[in-house]
Amino acid sequence: MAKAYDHLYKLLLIGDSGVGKTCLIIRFAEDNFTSTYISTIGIDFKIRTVEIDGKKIKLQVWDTAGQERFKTITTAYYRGAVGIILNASAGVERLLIGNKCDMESKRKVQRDAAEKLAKEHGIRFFETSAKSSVNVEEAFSTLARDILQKSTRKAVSGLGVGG
Ligand SMILES: Nc1nc2c(ncn2[C@@H]2O[C@H](COP(=O)(O)OP(=O)(O)OP(=O)(O)O)[C@@H](O)[C@H]2O)c(=O)[nH]1
Repeated sequence: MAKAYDHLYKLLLIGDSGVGKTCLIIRFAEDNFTSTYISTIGIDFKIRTVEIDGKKIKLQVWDTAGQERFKTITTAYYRGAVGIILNASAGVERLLIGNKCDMESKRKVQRDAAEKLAKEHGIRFFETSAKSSVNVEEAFSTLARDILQKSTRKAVSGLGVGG
């Protein structure tokens, strides 16, 4: 039987409470959206396998609680992640998301400011909408591709044929 996947990547979404982390994961993993807000308690994850550059990548996407009172629980899960969304952590691929781009009139962060922040950290930036399904697929796939390419480069340089 063919192997179900070539790589398993653990991704983590972190950010303030209510920005839409759970909704982004549900849009990505189940192509669904609900406007009912149920605050995440502690941590949870969903799985989706995507195909990138001919490789089956199983993405285990962890959802953390944004509320301050869960901070000790959630930070314990950062260890072992290879892809992280938002915060800084050495050696992991990162990507910045500005969600709820369908609510332009209620914008809290100007696009320029977010782009500047991403540039300062040398990371990519996507404006998404979990509600309208804008850029969600792109954000997760791009992160997965970046991790795949980085790990491929590492494997090649480990053999002494690249750098
Ligand atoms: N208009 C709009 N609303 C959204 C979007 N994404 C999430 N929401 C709404 O924002 C609220 C919070 O979404 P959640 O995904 O639960 O937020 P969270 O970041 O997981 O919150 P915590 O679990 O407290 O950390 C919910 O009412 C969602 O329906 C979006 O892209 N557009």
